[in-house]
Amino acid sequence: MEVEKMDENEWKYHGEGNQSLVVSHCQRCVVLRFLKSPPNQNKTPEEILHHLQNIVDFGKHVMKQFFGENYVHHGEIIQLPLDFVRQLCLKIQPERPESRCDKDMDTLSGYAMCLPNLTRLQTYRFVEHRPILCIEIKPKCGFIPFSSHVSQEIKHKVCRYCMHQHLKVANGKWKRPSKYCPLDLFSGNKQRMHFALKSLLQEAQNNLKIFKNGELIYGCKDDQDCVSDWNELACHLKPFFFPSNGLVSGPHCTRTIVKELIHVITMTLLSSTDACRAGDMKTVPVSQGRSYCEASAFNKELVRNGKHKLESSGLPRGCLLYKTLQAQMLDMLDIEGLYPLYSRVEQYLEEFPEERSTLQIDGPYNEAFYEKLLDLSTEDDGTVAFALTKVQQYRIAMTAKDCSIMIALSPCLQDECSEQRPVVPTSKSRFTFSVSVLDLDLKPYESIPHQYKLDGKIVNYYLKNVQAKDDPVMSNLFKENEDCTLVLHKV
Ligand SMILES: O=P(O)(O)O[C@@H]1[C@@H](OP(=O)(O)O)[C@H](OP(=O)(O)O)[C@H](O)[C@H](OP(=O)(O)O)[C@H]1OP(=O)(O)O
Ligand SMILES: Nc1ncnc2c1ncn2[C@@H]1O[C@H](COP(=O)(O)OP(=O)(O)OP(=O)(O)O)[C@@H](O)[C@H]1O
Repeated sequence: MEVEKMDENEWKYHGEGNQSLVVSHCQRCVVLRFLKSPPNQNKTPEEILHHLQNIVDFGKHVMKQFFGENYVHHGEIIQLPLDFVRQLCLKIQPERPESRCDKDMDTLSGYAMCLPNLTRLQTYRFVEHRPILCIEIKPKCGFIPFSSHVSQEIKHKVCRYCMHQHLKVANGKWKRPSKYCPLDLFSGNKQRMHFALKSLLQEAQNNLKIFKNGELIYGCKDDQDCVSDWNELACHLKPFFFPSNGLVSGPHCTRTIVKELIHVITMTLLSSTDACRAGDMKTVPVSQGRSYCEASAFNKELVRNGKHKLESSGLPRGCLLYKTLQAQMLDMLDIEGLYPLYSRVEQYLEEFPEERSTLQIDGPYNEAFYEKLLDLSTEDDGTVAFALTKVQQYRIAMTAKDCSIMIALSPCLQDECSEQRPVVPTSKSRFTFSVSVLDLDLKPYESIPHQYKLDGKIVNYYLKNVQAKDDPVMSNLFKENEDCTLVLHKV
């Protein structure tokens, strides 16, 4: 990219999260990712550069090992003319959702990350002019904690996402709870995956977005109450799934198209298109924890129908969901078991602050950092080294619990050879596809106390407001002890 010739008119607002803002190039398959920070809390250009370097290194040396070369795009750092960045910031400001404007895009350092635009198909080297569909899923945590440090039995039964939904609705983050349960998506069972994806399509929240030719066509922009219009979605999708236009419109047509979409997503999620170095690293067998969540609507429906055995077919080892789950399961002790170890590291750092860099708490995230993550022992020998390994593994797990999966699909031409590229067939068409993972920024060490408090809040809210209502004995108990609002974690 010729940075001297940067023109803000060639870029447009693409999206943002809590930490970064992304703009895409109007013609080329690239995006720029800028860091964000609260107003008046700007970091120096050196700090921004260091942060971005850490993100790139972490993707390159750590996450590629866990996920595989083809799934991770670490990108590169680019230095841009400050004038271009300022003009770009002004240009995109009106497009930004209000709820994200509590933070500003960094316009002072001139540094950003340059990445491939993952809403475009990555199996092609050149810009595609054929239509492209992209589905972005933020699957969240796909397992129930199996750690013996868990103090509340409910955490062994109901997953964090399903419990957190209630707190989010109560706090006004979303208007309605979602029926999506990550354990259904990660189950590998097609029926459960279908239910999970349908639930995401019903209440997308921040867990699902669909792009057509790089433009967002489905998912929440800035609305807690965003309406899911399946008819409109079906209109967008019809040329992809029924290219010869053989399907009449109407509710049946909409349902058929949504079903085809869910089928394609399921097949691509279960596909294995890459191998990785940590491929044989067994964190925890998936069978160790409970493979279903009691609060899942799918599970409840089965129980209502008198069926008590929930199928979990297991994920194929090479697929991105499997790799994501393995990385998530590096959280072996749960935050309740991890927090005392974090305190041990903190205590050590108070005594020896100069050791912070030797311990690689803020990077560099290099090969040596990765090697230290491979020790999966859970036998605490009382050392700082043990505590630190668990803390770093927990940070990786938290990152994998908050990353997103991008599936890009493009209709295959009749004569295209399926041997070179992965292809997924539907009833009336075929798609070449690519699967990638994004938002792999390592979660900060400093966020651990926040995680500990949030965990308590989520569980406490659920016990008091959801479970107690389902259980009259519990409900009376809470009424008698109205001031008992804190779930105490054993330390
Ligand atoms: O803690 P959670 O589960 O609410 O996850 C946060 C996300 O909320 P979500 O549950 O997906 O609605 C949250 O997403 P939103 O900004 O709410 O869209 C962020 O991804 C946050 O990450 P960070 O702290 O900004 O790096 C996420 O925080 P952490 O991953 O650091 O916990
Ligand atoms: N390489 C990419 N190609 C296409 N779109 C991207 C790319 N990177 C990010 N995006 C889009 O921009 C959005 C925000 O990016 P990202 O998730 O990295 O932000 P974040 O602030 O780190 O998120 P979070 O709130 O989870 O911390 C994504 O949800 C995705 O839609």
